[in-house]
Amino acid sequence: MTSESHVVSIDGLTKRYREVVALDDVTLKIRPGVTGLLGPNGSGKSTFIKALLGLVRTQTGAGDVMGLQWPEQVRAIRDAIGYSPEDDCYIAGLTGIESVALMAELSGLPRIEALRRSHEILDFCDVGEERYREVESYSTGMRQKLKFAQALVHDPDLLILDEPTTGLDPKQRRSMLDRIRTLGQRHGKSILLSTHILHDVRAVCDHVIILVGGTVRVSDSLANLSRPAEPSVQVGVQGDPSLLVRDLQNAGHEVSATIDGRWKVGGIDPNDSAAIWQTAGQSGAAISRLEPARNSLEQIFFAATGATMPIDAEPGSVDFAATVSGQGTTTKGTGGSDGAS
Ligand SMILES: Nc1ncnc2c1ncn2[C@@H]1O[C@H](COP(=O)(O)OP(=O)(O)OP(=O)(O)O)[C@@H](O)[C@H]1O
Repeated sequence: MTSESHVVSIDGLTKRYREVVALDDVTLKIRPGVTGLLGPNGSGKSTFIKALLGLVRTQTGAGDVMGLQWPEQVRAIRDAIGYSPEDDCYIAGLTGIESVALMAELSGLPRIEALRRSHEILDFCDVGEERYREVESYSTGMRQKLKFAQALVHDPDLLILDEPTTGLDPKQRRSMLDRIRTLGQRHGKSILLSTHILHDVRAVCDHVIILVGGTVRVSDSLANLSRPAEPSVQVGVQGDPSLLVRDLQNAGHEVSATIDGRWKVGGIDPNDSAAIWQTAGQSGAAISRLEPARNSLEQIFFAATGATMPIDAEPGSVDFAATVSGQGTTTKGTGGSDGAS
């Protein structure tokens, strides 16, 4: 049985690959809903997922996943979860429909039901006649859809998606995010979404976990994380903002530029913004926009990782793999090979 307050609860998980500590005493809970798992390259995201699924041997840790004891009941946990791995995952020679139906049968569905369900899931994933083609001929986008369908076919309550939008063009990416949102919001699925793309997290996630160097830096709801520590407003200014910025600073407010060309002004309650209108009047500044300030996901991420924002970052488009140096000390291995000694 799954707890009301979490679908995963892990305490003191450590995973070493020989001398490399990939996960260092990780303790965290994953709440129902859609959770973004973020972190720079090598921060331990894939290892955490593999550890949950029992695909790598861990040194320490205990907990529960969907109400099952982890790691003792890891086989039952694997049956209960839908997992779409980062790497390609198909059996050569099978068509799309055969691949998905095989996964359904392996999950215990009778053959006819497995086929029926596979067609239904491939329809949901927008896979048309291509389902009758051998999977080796599939494009990257089609392979992503296939992995997603394979993970979903046995109707699991928890889905783990490792980089599900990698390699997709913008239209395919939007469709994939729509599917994830639909599963979370309309079908009550819990989803752990490991990704490098902050925009994807903002688009679909309720919660965020940020791993850095194998430790948990952030684990909270996006709503809580977005709330600034002190009451602040965000203003847009038409024309030259320098006089307004100077006058606000002289009045004791902390003022900083946001990445979308506006200004965050500290010490002003969004419900009582008279001070800013008064200062704007004195400075002759035209305020085109005034709203409560929110910490952007970029700010949350860069504060957690200690990295700095790339100067030309476009809001919402940051793929931080390209901007933050990895925390690990060795080259990442492939597949499920476990270097634990
Ligand atoms: N099979 C392996 N053998 C040895 N070291 C490994 C292996 N797999 C991962 N590592 C190391 O463990 C650390 C965590 O790697 P992991 O792949 O879990 O990070 P990640 O956050 O998923 O990275 P990425 O975003 O690049 O996928 C890294 O230092 C990595 O080099």
